[in-house]
Amino acid sequence: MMPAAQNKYKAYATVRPATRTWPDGRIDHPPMWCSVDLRDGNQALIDPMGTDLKMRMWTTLVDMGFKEIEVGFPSASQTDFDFIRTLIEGGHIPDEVTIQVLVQSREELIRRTFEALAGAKRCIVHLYNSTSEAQRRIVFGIDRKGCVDLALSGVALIRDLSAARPEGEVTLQYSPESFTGTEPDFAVEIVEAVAEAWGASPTRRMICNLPATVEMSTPNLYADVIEWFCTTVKNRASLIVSVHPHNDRGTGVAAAELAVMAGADRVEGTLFGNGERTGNVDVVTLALNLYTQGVDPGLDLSDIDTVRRAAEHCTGLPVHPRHPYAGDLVYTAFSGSHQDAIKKGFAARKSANDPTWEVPYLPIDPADVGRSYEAVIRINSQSGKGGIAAVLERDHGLEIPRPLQVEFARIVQELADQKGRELESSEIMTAFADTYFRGGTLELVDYSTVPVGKGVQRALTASLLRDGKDVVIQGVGSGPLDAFVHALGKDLGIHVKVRDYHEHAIGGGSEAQAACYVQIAVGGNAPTHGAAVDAGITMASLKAVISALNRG
Ligand SMILES: CC(=O)SCCNC(=O)CCNC(=O)[C@H](O)C(C)(C)COP(=O)(O)OP(=O)(O)OC[C@H]1O[C@@H](n2cnc3c(N)ncnc32)[C@H](O)[C@@H]1OP(=O)(O)O
Ligand SMILES: CC(C)C(=O)C(=O)O
Ligand SMILES: [Mg+2]
Repeated sequence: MMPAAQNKYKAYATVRPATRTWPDGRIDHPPMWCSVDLRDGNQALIDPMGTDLKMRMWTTLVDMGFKEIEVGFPSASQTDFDFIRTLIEGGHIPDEVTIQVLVQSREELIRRTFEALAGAKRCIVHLYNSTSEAQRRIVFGIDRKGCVDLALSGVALIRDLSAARPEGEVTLQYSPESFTGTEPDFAVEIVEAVAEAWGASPTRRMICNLPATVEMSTPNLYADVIEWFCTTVKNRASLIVSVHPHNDRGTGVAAAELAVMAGADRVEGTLFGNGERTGNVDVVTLALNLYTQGVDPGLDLSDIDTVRRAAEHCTGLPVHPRHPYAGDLVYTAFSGSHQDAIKKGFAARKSANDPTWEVPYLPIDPADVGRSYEAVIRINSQSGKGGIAAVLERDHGLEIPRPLQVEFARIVQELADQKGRELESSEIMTAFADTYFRGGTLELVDYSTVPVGKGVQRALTASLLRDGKDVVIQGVGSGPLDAFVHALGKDLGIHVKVRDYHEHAIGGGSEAQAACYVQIAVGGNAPTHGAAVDAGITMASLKAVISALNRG
């Protein structure tokens, strides 16, 4: 038994904005994005990235279109320091990208940080100190004033070092770390003090980052406190309000979205949510959530697998198969009704002249992120006729008619149950061929037809093998198939009724083939299906009848 919750944990303290407007908000433009993969993501890794991996991550982030990238904590690690030097000295920072570095409010660390930044045209120095009641008491042993003084000592030094930089001023970012455990009025007090000490103004905005260092509440309460902060803090216009959600409760994405609705201008996060403990908020999900609402996210995810491979390589951590937008299984339907609806959705798209995406069960067109339709439908014992037919059509060009779909689905389900696993497309095709392209007692060797008189009647002569012996049959009918059926009845005593007939071409040009599907009844027997593929349509139709008879 777990200890009684009420004796051990207390509910999150809430603050209610005077007017709560965020629930009516819509996000109609992307926030400013800042990647913290190379800092928060990196500091949480079992094996932090070395220079090569950092460079791969950097290139990936730049290629995706991030304009602000936190590149490390240069005063804490020589690797971070050296990497930042490489970026600056190697000319790897595009003009439109600003690097950001993290530092504590400690003199020697701030001085070292500025050494790392020498030569950088534009940069953001990110100063933090923890402001929560618990950390003030437990970790720092200081009161509110001591906490403000700690922040201000850092700001004063950054201001002086920044003014002395020949390359130009830096942007200050200040984080009241553990904001979610900080009394909201104190967060406002310390941010106002920092902004004033820095000289923030509407033309020299300071980034005020409000981290859910630990995610401690439902996202609506985070949104409440963000809205309250934004409407309470003095000189809001002098601040870029940024959020930095972590994912301890599994609601980091929702928290970020509601925070933006509540007034945040900027979001810090990582690719696929790598980061401390349960991770930082996942910027890939945030960006594609926007995209699927018709909002250009400002980040390029047109080749999500390349981004994913880079992230997996750099972090050494796999992306979960069910991860939104990127997981191996997220564009796959195994279950019958989903497959059926997806197949119909794709078919409707083909015939409609409207680019709007409307395929059931697929919130995004896989092609938009560089994923293919190929993997969308996979077959196991939960699959139905629609999905099975879709696989036969997609991979083998067979457009099997509905009554045949119904019958074949039962065969595939039995096979999947018997194997106890997913079936490969080739196994489905083999099962189809074994069942419906059936050899046996009868084999069609050849046929010829000639017109009869001046009408539409045709006379057909067919050579067959019956139990290995040559037989020739002849008949007349309204077309070759009808003539063949008459010949079977007249010469072999096999009285066939064609109940259903479908044909289509597979491919085009000189390579084109014909597929034919029939359902026949012989005497009072239950109807059977047969199918055949051949270079010519008449041969395919006669062979399909023979297949059905052989199944008989
Ligand atoms: C929420 C976040 O992600 S914050 C970022 C955290 N990232 C990291 O810590 C990764 C890199 N950090 C490091 O390599 C090391 O912690 C260093 C180099 C920064 C500091 O190293 P050290 O001083 O040797 O060790 P340590 O981290 O244990 O020091 C903690 C001291 O800094 C103080 N401190 C912690 N944060 C801050 C801060 N933001 N501003 C000022 N002082 C701080 C602590 O109160 C403690 O003080 P004490 O020594 O008087 O008890
Ligand atoms: C340094 C800060 C912004 C941080 O990473 C956090 O609070 O989670
Ligand atoms: Mg963090």
